[in-house]
Amino acid sequence: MNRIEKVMQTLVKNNENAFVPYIMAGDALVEQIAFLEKAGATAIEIGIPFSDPVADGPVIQRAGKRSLENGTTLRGVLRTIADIRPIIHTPLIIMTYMNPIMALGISEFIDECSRSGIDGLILPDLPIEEEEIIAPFAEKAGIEIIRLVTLTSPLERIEEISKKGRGFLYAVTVNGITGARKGFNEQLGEHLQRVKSVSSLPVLAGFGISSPSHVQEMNQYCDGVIVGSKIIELLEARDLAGIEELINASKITHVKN
Ligand SMILES: O=P(O)(O)OC[C@@H](O)[C@@H](O)c1c[nH]c2ccccc12
Repeated sequence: MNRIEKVMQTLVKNNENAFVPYIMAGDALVEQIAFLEKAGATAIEIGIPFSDPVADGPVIQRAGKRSLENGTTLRGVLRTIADIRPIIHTPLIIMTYMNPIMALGISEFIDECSRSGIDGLILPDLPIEEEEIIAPFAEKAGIEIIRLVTLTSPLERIEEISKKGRGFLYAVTVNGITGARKGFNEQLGEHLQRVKSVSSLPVLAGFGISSPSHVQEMNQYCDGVIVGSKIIELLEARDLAGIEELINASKITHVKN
């Protein structure tokens, strides 16, 4: 069983909520992974910098630009992860656009991920209809593809997508790009409940989540959250207590709606 599947099954069984931080791979990757594991992250999403991050807002775009300027490469990130894998127990998920994968070669990419002990992939610009180009390789290597559903995904499509994986379903909370939001559409709770009602996988909400109250709000409807831009802002501000506060907010169990 894949690490992601194992931790998610345990969390759901204990009626606990997941907290998955996203960080941009760069010079401080090892320290950041170690800190997030100690702070209680359920899994860690690691972004590979890319020159045209179409789904990303300014915070992640800037982090990616800095990382590229510092010479970060996909292969280099996977080598770093291979080095620390023996001491890191938290599931690690690579989030990357397809271009860096195509440049390396799909089969070579999956082999490197497997050697590094990567547990999951989030591939935001690979439509489900085209995932056959990589899914068989990932499946064979025991690497989970974490699929995204949006506010406009029809319920039957959400149900079908949720049958494909064994990790979790990524429910995007806004129409648009990543980046901390002040608030969310008032129909979001209902939408997450509908996703949850048809999903055979745990459902994690992501995009825009940037405060402990957002975390607690989302956890009334789903099995956890993914937070990226706010985590990067807090890391840039060296506000580690702020990150711990967000993670601890996911530890408060709720009566689910
Ligand atoms: O940054 P936010 O608004 O907290 O959203 C999570 C997001 O950062 C992370 O999951 C991610 C970063 N880049 C992406 C591109 C597409 C989908 C998801 C992502």
